[in-house]
Amino acid sequence: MNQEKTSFISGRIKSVTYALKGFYLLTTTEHSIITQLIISAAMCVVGFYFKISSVEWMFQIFATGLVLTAEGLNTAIEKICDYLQPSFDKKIGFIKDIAAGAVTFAAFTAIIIGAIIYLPKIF
Ligand SMILES: Nc1ncnc2c1ncn2[C@@H]1O[C@H](COP(=O)(O)OP(=O)(O)OP(=O)(O)O)[C@@H](O)[C@H]1O
Repeated sequence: MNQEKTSFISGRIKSVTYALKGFYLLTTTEHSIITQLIISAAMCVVGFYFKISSVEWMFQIFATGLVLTAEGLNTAIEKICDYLQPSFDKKIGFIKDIAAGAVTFAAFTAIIIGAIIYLPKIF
């Protein structure tokens, strides 16, 4: 029982370590993620400039997280596709396109949230 508990805890600690390693790899090697991080940082500057409210910060951070999450998963799908089928393949192209389409959903959501927050402050 005690050993089960220890392996449960050490298993969770290992998972968090792997997840942090993945976070480091994504944010240091993947250009799409680095680009999104730069945009997110720029949006933070804009947020401070316009002194947005706490609720607006929450929506902005949520939108940013949504886009980064979708982009990260899209990157993982691309890597799997490239590993399984490095040559041109119509089915792989379709899978990559729909994975990118999911990022577009997140991006549209973020753009609409950004428009709701900032358009009234600009015009
Ligand atoms: N092996 C393949 N077979 C068929 N079409 C492919 C293949 N690889 C890529 N494509 C097509 O090219 C598009 C871009 O794929 P790619 O993997 O270069 O993504 P990307 O968005 O440019 O990624 P990144 O900029 O993160 O490297 C895909 O959405 C798909 O339409």
